[in-house]
Amino acid sequence: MCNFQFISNCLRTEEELLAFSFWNRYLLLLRRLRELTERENEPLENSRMSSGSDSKSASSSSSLTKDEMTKEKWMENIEKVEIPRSEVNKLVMNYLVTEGFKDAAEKFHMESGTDPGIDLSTLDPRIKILEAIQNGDIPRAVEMINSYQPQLLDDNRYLFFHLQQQHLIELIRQKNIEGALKFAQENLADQGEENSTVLPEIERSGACLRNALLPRMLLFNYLLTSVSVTRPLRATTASLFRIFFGRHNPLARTIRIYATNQHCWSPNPREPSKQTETIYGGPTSPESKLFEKDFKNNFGEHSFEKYFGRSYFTRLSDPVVGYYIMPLPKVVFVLGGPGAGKGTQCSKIVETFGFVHLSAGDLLREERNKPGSEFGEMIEQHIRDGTIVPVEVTCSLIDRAMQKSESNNFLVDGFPRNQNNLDGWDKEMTGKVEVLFVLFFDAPEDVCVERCLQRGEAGSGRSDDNPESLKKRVATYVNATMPIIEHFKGLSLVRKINAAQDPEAVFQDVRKCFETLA
Ligand SMILES: Nc1ncnc2c1ncn2[C@@H]1O[C@H](COP(=O)(O)OP(=O)(O)OP(=O)(O)O)[C@@H](O)[C@H]1O
Ligand SMILES: Nc1ccn([C@H]2C[C@H](O)[C@@H](COP(=O)(O)O)O2)c(=O)n1
Repeated sequence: MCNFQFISNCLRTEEELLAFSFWNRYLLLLRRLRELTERENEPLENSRMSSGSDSKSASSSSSLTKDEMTKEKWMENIEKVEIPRSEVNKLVMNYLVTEGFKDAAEKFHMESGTDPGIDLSTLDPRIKILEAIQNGDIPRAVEMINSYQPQLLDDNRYLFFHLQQQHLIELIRQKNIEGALKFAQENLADQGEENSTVLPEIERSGACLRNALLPRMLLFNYLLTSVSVTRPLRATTASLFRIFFGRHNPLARTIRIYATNQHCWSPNPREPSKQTETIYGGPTSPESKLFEKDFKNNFGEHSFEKYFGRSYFTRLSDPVVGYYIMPLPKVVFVLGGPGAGKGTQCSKIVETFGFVHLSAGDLLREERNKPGSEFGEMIEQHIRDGTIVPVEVTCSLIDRAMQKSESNNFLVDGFPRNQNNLDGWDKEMTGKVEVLFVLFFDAPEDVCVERCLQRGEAGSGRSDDNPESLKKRVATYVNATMPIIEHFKGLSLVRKINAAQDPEAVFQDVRKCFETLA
């Protein structure tokens, strides 16, 4: 049976036939080209390939030179081309196999005896993978590839990147904005830096996201265009992509907007969200300086130049709106019984991890000691009684200290100590800071009390390091603070530390909580 007749018999669907008709044309072309190649050693071929007068000398089928070869003659030659049937069969089989026409390949094998080159039963998973990709179910395709050929995607990272990129496109297509952002952050963001060959693709993904995620991406869009004028586009795009979609990047989560000069834009100017703060300022304004400082603080001393370059500030002087995504200050609450060792460990964290220590107790004592403070007496009364100062006072002291600080990472020690503290904090600070976790120093009551008494004997000068105050402080801790710790436990924010060990052993445990942050 003629090959083509056989094939058209066993190709059933329209798609198969259509594909086959394309294939037919391709085959014909191949056939013709093959004939020409086979004649490589013949004089005509020699004459075509060389340019000298020798080329005219010995052509059996024609004495044409390169210059004399016309289209008609070329076509005439092509028409004469014959390819052995076995070769055509191989090509046909190759097509059927690579396109996943398993049934047709099997029949063709039976009829023509052509070796498919692979075990045709292995076509099934391939077809399923192909179908998953065509249906936009990339995670399923990746899962199947991994179970079918576990090494394949590890060995071919470029292929893996393309599948991920395709998944991003599918998410955008489905208008799953959150999903697309999250996926880009977790899977695509770092790849441009890791592998320069994917940079152009990253750029395209960035453009795709930019367009899809408006208006949220307006920020990204602006940065992309404004920064790219000063730095090579690819590197810039990749860097920005990493900055804004980076996995560990707080910038991507919460934003403050810094606008230049009089022009201002916010996602909803009439109703700025809690997370959005609009600040006006020129290139040398305190706001711009603060931005630079914040950036360095978060990404390292040379990060600013690395990502933006000095010339960035010339852009800031333009009467154009400039938007920068800013990180929120990060807070770790430090809680535990009186004398559990909160202050001692905070000093070590400050030394090792560069956080700023804000002790609610210290801030209150400082306020109490200020001559003429309207709260002095009230604070002293609470301290003596081991009760808790109203949150309005404590929270505003913490907030002020944070604003005065040049840091962006804070240990808030001894707060929130009761429900009133927690409610007041939520009311005032939600959206202004990001609470990372609660460090809970857990030690038996007698250990805590003994430490405080010793501290008093050693001359702490604290009016509450005495047995009477300590009883009240412990009661407050058990009755008012423990429920707050439970509340944070419910939010999976508590990192419990065994504080009954010696200070160094305690710090080894503390260290782990902060190392995972980096
Ligand atoms: N792990 C420890 N082992 C033994 N002594 C410790 C330990 N940690 C701290 N101390 C000592 O216990 C006393 C109380 O420690 P620290 O001031 O750090 O506790 P605190 O939890 O901040 O107390 P408070 O809530 O009363 O302010 C100090 O004298 C300190 O030197
Ligand atoms: N959130 C807070 C923290 C502290 N105080 C008062 C009452 C405490 O007994 C005292 C000392 O605090 P410490 O140094 O032990 O943390 O300060 C408060 O009222 N509210």
